[in-house]
Amino acid sequence: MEQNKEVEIDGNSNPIQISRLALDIGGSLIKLVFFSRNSGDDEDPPKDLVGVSSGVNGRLHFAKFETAKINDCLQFISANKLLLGGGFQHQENCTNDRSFIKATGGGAYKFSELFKEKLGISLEKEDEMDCLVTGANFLLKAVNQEAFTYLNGSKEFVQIDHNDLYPYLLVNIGSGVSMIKVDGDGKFERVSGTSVGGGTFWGLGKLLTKSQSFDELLELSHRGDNRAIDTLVGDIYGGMDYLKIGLSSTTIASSFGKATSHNKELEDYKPEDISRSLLRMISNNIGQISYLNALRFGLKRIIFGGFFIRSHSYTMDTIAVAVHFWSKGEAKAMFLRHEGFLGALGAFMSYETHSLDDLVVNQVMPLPVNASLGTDTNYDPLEGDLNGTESIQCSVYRA
Ligand SMILES: Nc1ncnc2c1ncn2[C@@H]1O[C@H](COP(=O)(O)OP(=O)(O)O)[C@@H](O)[C@H]1O
Ligand SMILES: CC(C)(COP(=O)(O)O)[C@@H](O)C(=O)NCCC(=O)O
Repeated sequence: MEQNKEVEIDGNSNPIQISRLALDIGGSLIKLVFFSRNSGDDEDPPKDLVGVSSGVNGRLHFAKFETAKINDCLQFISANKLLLGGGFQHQENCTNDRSFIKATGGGAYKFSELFKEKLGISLEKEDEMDCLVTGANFLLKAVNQEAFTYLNGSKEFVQIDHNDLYPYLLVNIGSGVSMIKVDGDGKFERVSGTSVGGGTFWGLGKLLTKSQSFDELLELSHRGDNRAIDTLVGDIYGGMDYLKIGLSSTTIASSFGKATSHNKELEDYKPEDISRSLLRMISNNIGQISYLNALRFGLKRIIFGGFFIRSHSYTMDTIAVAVHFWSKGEAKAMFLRHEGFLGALGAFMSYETHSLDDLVVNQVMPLPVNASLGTDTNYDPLEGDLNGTESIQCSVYRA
């Protein structure tokens, strides 16, 4: 993947001090999170942080690779010496830390031998649902300007009150979709799921449009018009609304309904229209199932993660509108800037309970309004698609 080249940490050729690496190896993508220590001395922790003595400043980096191109990922780890460590961990722990890395997702099982063979490293497996929840809670509590709502084309960051975070429904849209009721740190239940998710959009979209990459398929959807292929209420009701049951003439009555037409073949439809229709169908369906699960448990807040979303306006809009429509405005859809990295962050955080339990890594410094995302100083949190290789400034404190 082009953007995942060697990482430049502080703009010069100083050797990188990587202190931790964690992976989420999913059905479609491998996500990496690693911490690099800034050059310079350790610093004193903020006064309001009790129980810690010193801290290190650094950056949390994010990168992703297609799982099908796992060799590129192995090469990236190797070329950037991500397994060497030597950052903030205690010397006596170094050997242990270097002999395994935390990994979650199905690929942590599937590719275990490959990592051993190619990098000489064991993957210490962490439960995927556990990691998703830990990652989401971490982002919601520690990272400023992380969660936002999206309605009528505009993003609005949500200030999270730590005392009023739970319960919420976490919907992770990866290859498939998991819906998890979160009641606290480590307190959760996977209440539902659907196999119609990101893999479905990418898979069906690839077959139907011949797109060669996910980005190409997504780009097509920008230019498409789903009305060319979806049957609308108006198509069935002679241009009229069906207001008695709350349906306007422009509501989709049947996704891909027009494709049943006898005298049209696949080639008669524009790939961009197909992509848009597919994206709308899948996003709408996920929004609706999510709302129904929120309703089951009386949850008002639904937080969507997973790389399917890709901060794509049409996807977020469709999901948000579905939640808004079905809940009659009662429930709210929220999205996360680091949407695709929940599992990897959870695996990253899981080092605490094992060999690094004298470190507190939950204090990502609040970012200023024009957030510092290391490798891209022009990054606008309101506009950007956090696509990998970005980083956030953070501090890690020793207890
Ligand atoms: N560059 C990409 N290549 C493939 N799929 C992508 C890409 N970017 C986003 N996606 C979407 O994200 C989904 C994977 O999301 P992710 O959260 O990484 O799940 P998983 O853990 O199953 O890999 C894909 O199925 C696809 O819909
Ligand atoms: C099996 C999975 C947890 C794997 O996670 P993924 O790699 O898709 O992120 C996920 O694909 C899923 O929840 N699928 C839906 C299965 C179902 O509930 O029907």
